[in-house]
Formats: sequence, structure tokens, C-alpha cells
Amino acid sequence: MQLNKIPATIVTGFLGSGKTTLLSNILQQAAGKRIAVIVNEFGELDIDAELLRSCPLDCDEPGEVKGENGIYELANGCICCTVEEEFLPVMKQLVARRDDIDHILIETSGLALPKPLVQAFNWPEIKQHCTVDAVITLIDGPAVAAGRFAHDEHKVQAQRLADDSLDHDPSLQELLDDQLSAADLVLVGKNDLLDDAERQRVQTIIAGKVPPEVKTVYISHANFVNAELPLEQLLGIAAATEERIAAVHNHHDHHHAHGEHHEHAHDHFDSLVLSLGEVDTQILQQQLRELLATQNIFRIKGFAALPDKPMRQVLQAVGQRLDVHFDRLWRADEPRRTQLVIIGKALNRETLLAALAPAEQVSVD
Ligand SMILES: Nc1nc2c(ncn2[C@@H]2O[C@H](COP(=O)(O)OP(=O)(O)OP(=O)(O)O)[C@@H](O)[C@H]2O)c(=O)[nH]1
Repeated sequence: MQLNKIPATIVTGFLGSGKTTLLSNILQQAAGKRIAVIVNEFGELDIDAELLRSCPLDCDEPGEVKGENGIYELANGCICCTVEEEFLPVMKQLVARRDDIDHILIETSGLALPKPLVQAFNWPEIKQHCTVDAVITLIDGPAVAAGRFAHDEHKVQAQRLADDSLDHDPSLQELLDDQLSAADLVLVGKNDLLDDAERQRVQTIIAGKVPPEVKTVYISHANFVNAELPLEQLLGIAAATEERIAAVHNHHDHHHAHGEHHEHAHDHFDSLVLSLGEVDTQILQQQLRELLATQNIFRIKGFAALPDKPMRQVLQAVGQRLDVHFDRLWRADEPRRTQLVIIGKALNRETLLAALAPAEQVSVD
């Protein structure tokens, strides 16, 4: 029976492509809809859930399944490898509360493959009550334009990449392919950072990977004002993706079939959490920029505590870009410390800690 199934939207996309920004905008716009959110991160800190909670606007509408209770964090690791242990129990909880929920929104980790997750919707207990409204694949426009996920050296100019070892990384190409192969809708984020030639390059790459009926929409800061598709329509695509998922081919499928080691993109990545006390943010940013330029770092995110500043500072880096802003006041009950998740390849904790140590404020008693 199709009637009254809770629709679930799965948002997938590489590290830093803008998934949390998109979720945050959807939650702010979907006033009145009771949305349960499932977040899964690759790093060991639940920064995405934290960022979604620290809504700067007054967005705790009565009746919404939001805030502490509406956001379900799946333990670290990759959602696609822990479907049975992590995802199904949460889905069962949500199914039990189905009268209170209008929609489920799932943010996968940047390294996750959406297919195993969609397949979980064919489990009898879930299928009876839920359907996949759509798999939305978010593309990092500038990263794809720069050839970071290049599949064809002749089509893509990758000279601008600072680090050749990240170029043509087969695990990243496969990840992009697999994330796109399940897409019902492709969103290209960071359109504000693309020029026409880059947009064209991105379009060519996507067109080579998704069937023509899958629409591609370009967005900036998850703003749909000038997009072809209104934001409201994102949560009503009614694709029932679980019905067609078995036919979707993934690079990683055969590993399962032969009972081999299940090799994923995240097998090639390191994720480290670095904790510091209060910091001098100028020194911290300078040191992080230095690390971004010299190490194989894909993603940095976290919070910094600054002496005498009542606000918490958010630090975000994707590729070589570092964004910094204050998001909310530190709460009285939380320790004022700096915590950063750093995701990349061949990372060495001591090297990173040594680089950031000068930023730490020495307390003088
Ligand atoms: N210029 C620009 N920056 C963006 C846009 N969307 C997101 N960002 C920035 O990109 C960074 C990463 O965005 P997130 O929304 O955290 O990305 P994510 O996909 O959730 O990241 P992970 O969960 O780590 O995989 C943040 O600093 C955002 O502010 C955009 O459209 N334009």
C-alpha cells in the first residue's frame, strides 16, 4: 500500500559539497512540516548535527520534529557500511513515531554510497511505512570543474590543482560515479564560484554520468530563488527510488558479490580530531592555510574558542578555501575548547598538532 508512506529524502554528495547548508535551508523553509533528520558524518565529531541545531533564526516552530529530539546522529563511520547496525534501528524508531513525522531527511557522509541506504528501504518493516522520495546528489561545482573527480583527462583541465596526487584519484572518480548513479536530482552547489566555462565543464561531466531525464539544478548557498526548481518541490519528488535501485550499477557492487573486502573511498582517507584550548584565531587560520597548502587535506571543520569572545567560531575548509564565522554563544555548560576534524590522506597527527600549537593560548596564572 503506497498511501501514507513517510517520504524520505536522501542527500548525498562529496565532503564539503554543501549538504549541511542545504539541509539547514530546507529546515528553515519547510515551516510547518514535521521533519526528522538523520545525519551521518565521517569525522568523529557530530559537527553537522551541531550546525543544524544552532539555527541562527528562531526556527523552533511548534510542532516541528526538530532540535535535540528531531536530529538523529548516526555514530561515526560510513552510513553505507553500517546500514544494519545503525540505520535500520533509527528508521524503526521513526516508523514507530510515524504519526508525528511528515518527512525524513537524511544527510549521508561525504564518502558514503547511497545505494545500500536506498536498498534498506526494501526491508519489509521499512517498506511498509516509508518510501524514498528522492536521492539528491549534491555536486561541489568548483571541485568538479577543477578536475578533482576527473574521469577523462582530455575533457578536463586539471592544471589548477595544487596537488597532483589528488588529481584523477580513481577512488574519487568512482565515488562521484556511484553517488550520481543513484540520483533522482542533481544539484550543483557553489554556483557563485563558477564562471561560464567551468559551469560548462561541470555540465559535460554530469551529462556523461546521469541519464537525460535526471534534472540538474545550479544553486548558490542553497538558495533556490533563481533556480529552475523551487525549494518547496525538493521534498515532493515522489521518485520511489527503492523500486529501481536494484538496477543501478555501482563500481563497488562486485566486492559484495565475491565476498571480498568491501573497499570504499573512505578506506583511503584519514580522519583526525584535534583538540586545543582557547586559540588566537589569526594564528590558527594562518597555520590551517599553511596545512591546506602543504598537506593532502580535503576537509576541515570545527569550532574554535577565542579568549574573551562569548561566541563560538566555526571554521570550515573545503579544498584550499577556508571560511570562518561566529555561529552562537558558548553555553555555560559546555567546555570552551577548540575542536577540529581534519579529513585527508596520509595525515600525521603529530605534524598537524605541531603546526597548530602556536595558536593555542598559554594561560598565565
Ligand atoms: N561559496 C559557496 N560556499 C558554499 C556553498 N554551499 C556551501 N558552501 C560552503 O562550503 C562549506 C561546506 O559546506 P557544508 O554544507 O558544511 O558541506 P557538507 O557537504 O555538509 O560537508 P561534509 O558534511 O563535511 O561532507 C561551508 O563553508 C559552506 O559555507 C555555496 O553555494 N557557495
